[in-house]
Amino acid sequence: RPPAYPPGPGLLPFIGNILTVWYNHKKLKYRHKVWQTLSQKYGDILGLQLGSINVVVVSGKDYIKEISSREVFEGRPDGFFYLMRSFGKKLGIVFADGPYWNKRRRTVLKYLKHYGYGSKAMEAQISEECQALTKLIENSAGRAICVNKLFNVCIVNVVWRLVAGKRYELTDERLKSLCDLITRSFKVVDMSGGVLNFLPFLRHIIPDLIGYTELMNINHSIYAYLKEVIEEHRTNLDDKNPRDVIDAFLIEMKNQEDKTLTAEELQVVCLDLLEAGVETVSNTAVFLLLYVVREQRVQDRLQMEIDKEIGHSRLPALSDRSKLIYTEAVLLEALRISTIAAMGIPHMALEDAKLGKYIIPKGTFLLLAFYDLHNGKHWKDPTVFRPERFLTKEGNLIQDDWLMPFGTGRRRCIGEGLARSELFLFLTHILQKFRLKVPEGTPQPSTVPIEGVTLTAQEFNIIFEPRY
Ligand code: HEM
Repeated sequence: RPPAYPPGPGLLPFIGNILTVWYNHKKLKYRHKVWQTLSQKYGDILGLQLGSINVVVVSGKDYIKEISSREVFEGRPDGFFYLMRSFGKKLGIVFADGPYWNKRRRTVLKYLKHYGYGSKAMEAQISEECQALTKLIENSAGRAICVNKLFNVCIVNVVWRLVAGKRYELTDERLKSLCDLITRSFKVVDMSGGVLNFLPFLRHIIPDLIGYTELMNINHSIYAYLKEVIEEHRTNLDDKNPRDVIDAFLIEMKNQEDKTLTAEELQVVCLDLLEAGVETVSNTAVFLLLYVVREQRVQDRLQMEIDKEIGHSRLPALSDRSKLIYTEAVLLEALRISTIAAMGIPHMALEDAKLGKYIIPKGTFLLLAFYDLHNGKHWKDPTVFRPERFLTKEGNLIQDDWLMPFGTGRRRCIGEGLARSELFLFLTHILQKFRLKVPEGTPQPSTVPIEGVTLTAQEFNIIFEPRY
């Protein structure tokens, strides 16, 4: 252990704390609970060594904000797991860093905005997806529907219109399988990357057991799809009339002098937007339905608000957000209690740096304890779904700075605006038209999540009863 490194459990030669983490994981079932338990023992800056890699787990609002706001902690880890999805290199946005990441992030945002991100046109597209979704639900004619995959294609459609100019039918089998692949790849390990990061040589010995084979196969299939979409664009490219983000990148690639933008790079940017944009919103939306169907009281109040402010004769719009204060509070509460990005996306120290009274060596992986932040003592009754915690006595919305589901600082989520708009419109479109019920004779859906890169709800069914 380097001198002044944050405290943590004792180390074994070669593997460091891997056994401690493995043992605690067996007992506690979730990696974020392992970090939480060890942090309670050793402090808000917990120092671990997993294989040869230093891993520091940072808890509490102030330290999480500090990590997120200092340039020296703006890196992304170069562990094997993070790089195996991007040809062994730091490409794209999510797992890139340095000046290269900065430039790419800004360009992606610029192109996204140019093709409608954050505009009225994007709202119209989300609304179109909501209408397709409520139609699909209507066709189920009061039968119980498993909701865990309900939103997948809608969500891909919204991102993919901007990126690839494409929209799929909600019943499109190929796209549904693509979403299933992404979901599966998110289940193989958690965000710390597990053994694939800390003992990567094991992929040569037990590739199936540690998820290597499965992940490689999934990556292969997703890339086959992305390459096909990019190739289609290349064939029909008109330099004077770029249609979407892929076209804009292809033109940039043609005209660039420094040759930094490669075909691989474009594929990883697409993968980043697809993966970061789909599982996250889908999992949160499913948790949202889960809590609404469990808490009939919450559903009553949501429907009263929707009926009063919107009624039945027009569709919900984003401009309704300023009037649907209780609905906004429900969305915040769902983001808080589910915290699907339980440890955010890991950061990395780019140089040796001081944090509190400790030194964080260059190259240390930094895991941010968002789940704990959102489900800890600050909230008094964190396990209760209580949207009222975000409302003042006068009924105004409280912006609590302990809630940061999208991270904060320069690495914060680029999809926050889109995610919030989608969640608002999904919820209001569905509740305007349907009363949600658990099928008779089945227990309430479980709030206990399934572990993975993001947390997911266990499968459950809902009956959508038409309201009028
Ligand atoms: C409820 C939905 C979502 C949640 C909870 C969420 C959460 C997060 C979090 C916690 C981070 C890491 C911040 C950090 O490293 O400090 C992140 C980064 C990111 N998110 Fe999201 N996200 C969501 C939706 C989206 C959507 C819809 C998109 C894209 C369309 C997206 C794209 C990204 C990208 C590209 C990054 C990496 C940013 C960077 O490294 O510079 N996310 N997100």
